[in-house]
Amino acid sequence: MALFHVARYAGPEAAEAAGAEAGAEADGRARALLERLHAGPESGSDSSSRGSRSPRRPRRPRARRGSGGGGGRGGARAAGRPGARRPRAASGGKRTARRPAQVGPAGRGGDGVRAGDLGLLEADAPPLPGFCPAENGEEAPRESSVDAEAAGPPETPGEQPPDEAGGPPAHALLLGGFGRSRAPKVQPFLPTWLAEPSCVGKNVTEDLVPIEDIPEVHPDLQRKLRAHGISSYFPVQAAVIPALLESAAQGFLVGRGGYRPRDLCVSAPTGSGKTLAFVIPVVQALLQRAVCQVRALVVLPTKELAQQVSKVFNVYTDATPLRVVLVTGQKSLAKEQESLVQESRVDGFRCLADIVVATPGRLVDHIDQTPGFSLQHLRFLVIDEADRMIDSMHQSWLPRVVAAAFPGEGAKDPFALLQRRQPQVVTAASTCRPQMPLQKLLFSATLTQNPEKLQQLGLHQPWLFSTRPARGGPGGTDVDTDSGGKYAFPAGLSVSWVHGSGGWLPGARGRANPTLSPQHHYVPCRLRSKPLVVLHLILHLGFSRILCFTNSRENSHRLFLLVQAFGGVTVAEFSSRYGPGQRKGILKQFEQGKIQLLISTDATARGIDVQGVQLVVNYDAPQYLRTYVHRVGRTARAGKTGQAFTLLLRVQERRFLRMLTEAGVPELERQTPLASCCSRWSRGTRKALSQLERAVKVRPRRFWEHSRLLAAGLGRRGGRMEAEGGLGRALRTMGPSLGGQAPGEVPARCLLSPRPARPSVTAPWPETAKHAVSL
Ligand SMILES: Nc1ncnc2c1ncn2[C@@H]1O[C@H](COP(=O)(O)OP(=O)(O)OP(=O)(O)O)[C@@H](O)[C@H]1O
Repeated sequence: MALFHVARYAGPEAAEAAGAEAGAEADGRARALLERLHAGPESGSDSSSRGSRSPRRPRRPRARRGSGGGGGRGGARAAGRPGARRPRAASGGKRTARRPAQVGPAGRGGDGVRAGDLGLLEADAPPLPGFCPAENGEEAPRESSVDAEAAGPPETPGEQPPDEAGGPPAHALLLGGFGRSRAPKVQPFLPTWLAEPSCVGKNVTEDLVPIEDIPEVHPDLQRKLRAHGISSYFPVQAAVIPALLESAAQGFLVGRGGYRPRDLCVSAPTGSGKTLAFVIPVVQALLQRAVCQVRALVVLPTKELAQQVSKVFNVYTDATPLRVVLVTGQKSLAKEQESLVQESRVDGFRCLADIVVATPGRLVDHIDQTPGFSLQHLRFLVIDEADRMIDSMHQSWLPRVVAAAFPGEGAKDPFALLQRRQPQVVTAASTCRPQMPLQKLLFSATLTQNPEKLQQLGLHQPWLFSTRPARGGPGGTDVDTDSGGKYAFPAGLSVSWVHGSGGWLPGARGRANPTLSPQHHYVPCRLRSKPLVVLHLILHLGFSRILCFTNSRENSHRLFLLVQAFGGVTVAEFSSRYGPGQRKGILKQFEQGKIQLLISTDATARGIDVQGVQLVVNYDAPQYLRTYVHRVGRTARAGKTGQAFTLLLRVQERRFLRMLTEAGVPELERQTPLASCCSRWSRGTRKALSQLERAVKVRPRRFWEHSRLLAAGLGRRGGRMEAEGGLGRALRTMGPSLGGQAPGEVPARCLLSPRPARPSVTAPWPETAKHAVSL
């Protein structure tokens, strides 16, 4: 029987004893309450009221809110009444002052009770959402302390009871027990693989691993690396290459026992060599292949990036039987089809590509429309700039790729034995059939940590390599004692600047000029002085290769026109306004140093690797942190140094800096160019603007065509870029015979479109001129 006895009750004796104790306690409480009621309201504000009121207080959230944000005004009102002075000195709110009279029970509505209520509400109010904790660790929002100061000291300090003069009142804890404790920080609940990544060093100048130290890499590839000036692996390469080679060491097929390699995610700073981290192992793994099939597919967001990666593959597949094909839409579909498959009378279609580098749109086109294009032998799916690619998942390119890689059950194929089926439950039957695994490899400098987003990729036992130390584990424990922020920046973006001198007011930390400034910079400026700051950076500080980002192609174009008209700077523009061929040419010229200033949209913000960019200017502040990380990552690549300047309007300053601070970005150094320096360029700028104005007014059509040619370096002068007074001379060379719009009327879209606007959309010139000028 004892086995089934549940001791819910302690027994009759214990129950009696407990009952007697409870009864005595209840009697005591009732007596205390009666005494307090008899004593009258004067005693209501002290600690004797504790027991009876505390449970009611939490039902008044509005009063608490009011106390945080109401500031001193409410306190000042409360001070008008007797007994309400103490709270007024701390802070208070209008609602707070009124509330006790409304809510308090009859018999407790005296002044003393109200004063107690107010004291609690004000002293213990938590910070409002969105306010940062004060520096001394207290959570009181700055605004409320300012308001409290504004409220000033009590009008008649002498009337304040001595026990209420300093610190929060003792009875503050009575009403609901909301102490001054800091609200616990919510930790993201991450799966183990995200919370505990394999750590990778982020300093590409210090944590180098000599090539000989990774003997798994094929000797031919080692030779090629050396031939291209690479004698050591960067940290991310030293970590990822052996891991990938190990997973590919067992050949293409899943062996008996269900071997299937883990998918890899790599998060490392910009310019840390992620491309080679996948190129080397993929090439080495495919060297063993016997039949040409698409075995590696690399998907990237832009054509330029795809081109860049295919170039790297070409270098390392040179003198091997492997073939790399680029499908981005730069050529016609038919041409690309010819390079992917060849029709054969004997066996239908013959594959011509081992490695396909593609943009998602064109890849789906080939899956749909290219006969014989098969992904059934795909071994590696590399997703570069993975966070961006996840964002473009609405195009459903990934499900299409996966569907093409795993044939349906009904597919009839003579080689079906060697093909894979959709991953399923591991059984003896499923593992006895040899299969080819599909391994996904994700790379980005800003890889998302959002498990929901990553889940869309259907990763298999993912393994994360990251430059950031482990953070919140599945249990919510924070093991990150030195979190370097949300994303890591290249080390070269935080070393001293050695170019230029003077022309700047002391920075926020009293530095005289940016030569001493170690980190990212921002320049507070007005809209119309932005071009002057850019010119100042170019002309005064002597940078020779500058990448300047705007938020739209219209802004890029306007700035380009102005700098071009100003003269003295070789400038070009990069945006979707130009065709792929022109864009390629522009990037090439920029890399060769023929263009000093490249004004670009975010088309070049990700992945583009141009050697020797010394300075990145955010002419328009980026809206998102990720955009900032990628833009500034165009400089300080591969261990080099670089600088980043962000031009901020007054209205943008607070939000932008807060966004960066919250993400743990190194503090931005404030730089203010001296007015005298900027004014030096303002005369030239005004002249350029009036020149621009005349040009647009007189010859809008030809003006446009010519400016486009100049930008692409394909002008009539044999591709030479216009420099000194470029626009003026360019306009003079156009000749008087060229037609144009009637003076006084200029298309409104003239400055915003690559082609002359239709005559129907017109606006009077002065308006358009203003538009052009408001850079
Ligand atoms: N081990 C190495 N030694 C020297 N240079 C290297 C090494 N690995 C890569 N590089 C060079 O570093 C530069 C940046 O490499 P890569 O473009 O792969 O960076 P990334 O990490 O992909 O950057 P992003 O995140 O901006 O795309 C390239 O010019 C590349 O040639």
